[in-house]
Amino acid sequence: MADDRKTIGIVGARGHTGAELIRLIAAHPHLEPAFVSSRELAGRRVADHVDGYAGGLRYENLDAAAVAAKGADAVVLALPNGAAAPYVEALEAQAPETVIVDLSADHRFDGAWYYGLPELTRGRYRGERRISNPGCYATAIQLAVAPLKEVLAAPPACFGVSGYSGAGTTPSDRNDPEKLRDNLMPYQLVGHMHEREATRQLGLPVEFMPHVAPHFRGITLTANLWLQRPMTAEAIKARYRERYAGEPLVRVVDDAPWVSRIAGRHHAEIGGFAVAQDGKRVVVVATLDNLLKGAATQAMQNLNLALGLPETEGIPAAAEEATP
Ligand SMILES: NC(=O)C1=CN([C@@H]2O[C@H](COP(=O)(O)OP(=O)(O)OC[C@H]3O[C@@H](n4cnc5c(N)ncnc54)[C@H](OP(=O)(O)O)[C@@H]3O)[C@@H](O)[C@H]2O)C=CC1
Ligand SMILES: CC(=O)N[C@@H](CCC(=O)OP(=O)(O)O)C(=O)O
Repeated sequence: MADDRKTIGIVGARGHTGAELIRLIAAHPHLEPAFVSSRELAGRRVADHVDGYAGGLRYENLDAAAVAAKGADAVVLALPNGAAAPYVEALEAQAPETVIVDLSADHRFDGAWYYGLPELTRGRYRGERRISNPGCYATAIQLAVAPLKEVLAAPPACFGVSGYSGAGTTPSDRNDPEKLRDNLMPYQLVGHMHEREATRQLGLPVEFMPHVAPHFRGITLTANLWLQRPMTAEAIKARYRERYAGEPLVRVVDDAPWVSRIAGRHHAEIGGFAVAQDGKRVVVVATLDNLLKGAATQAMQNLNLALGLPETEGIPAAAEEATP
């Protein structure tokens, strides 16, 4: 094992996003797991629970003080919303230099934390060691809307459909395969957290209507955008290509992307660009894997940034996925 490796701890490692992070960290050339914490799986071998991981790591049940005592270079909090506070407090008190990446929504509205959607916010990064990872739909909304935000005439209306892994592992209607069978489940049609998050980050009001579908992973986000002045599809597409040129994890495509093709992939795709006859209404479609670009891959970009590593280090195939 090379000496220059940074150590990463994961709290909430049993969950869907925790498992993705374990895979990414284990395969990363300059990172290694410091610990993976789960109350339910404590003592069990990670290799028995995470496909693609063959190391000898075991889950541990660590409370906040025990997490801080581990002395990891970075800790990722992959916990449900509302659970981060004791871990942040213990790390602040015992190991303040530790980088913390919070996957939950607990710090997305906290100006003291860097909001890490790298393609849109990396220019604002000032060496913060407290990083809030964006929500999955909120990532898709912002990537889909940002290139046109200066020329919009009305709030973007965003129709989102998520695979049910987006609802985590705590049983609910939204991750119950029986209730989802042959179904599309609308929920929280106004005031969803990601509506507020995208509104705050884009600096314009966003309307968001989420739905959950029977597939396991992947989000389709269809954004209806009204323009101040008519534009052609080609001009709009050119704007997106320019905005995301050289971004290995955002690919601008011609056709509306399909969610079935994004599952398991680390990048987001944006396409469609259907323009109404008067040239003033355009529909843009974005897809991403909610567990990857919507969570773990984005967390890896943020970890790399905070630890002084190239932003896409350890993210498979990032180099081949750049927008031409
Ligand atoms: N799923 C997704 O697509 C996305 C999720 N997120 C966010 O990431 C976070 C993790 O999501 P996800 O992996 O889906 O969640 P899961 O429900 O799959 O996992 C949650 C994890 O937290 C642990 N846990 C639950 N409650 C507590 C608690 N009170 N104290 C300590 N540990 C606890 C669980 O393990 P154990 O009970 O064994 O300790 C489990 O490992 C959430 O905040 C979610 O909103 C963000 C973007 C996308
Ligand atoms: C299908 C489903 O239920 N999805 C989740 C989004 C998951 C996510 O990104 O949530 P956080 O903002 O809590 O991190 C939801 O709508 O709450």
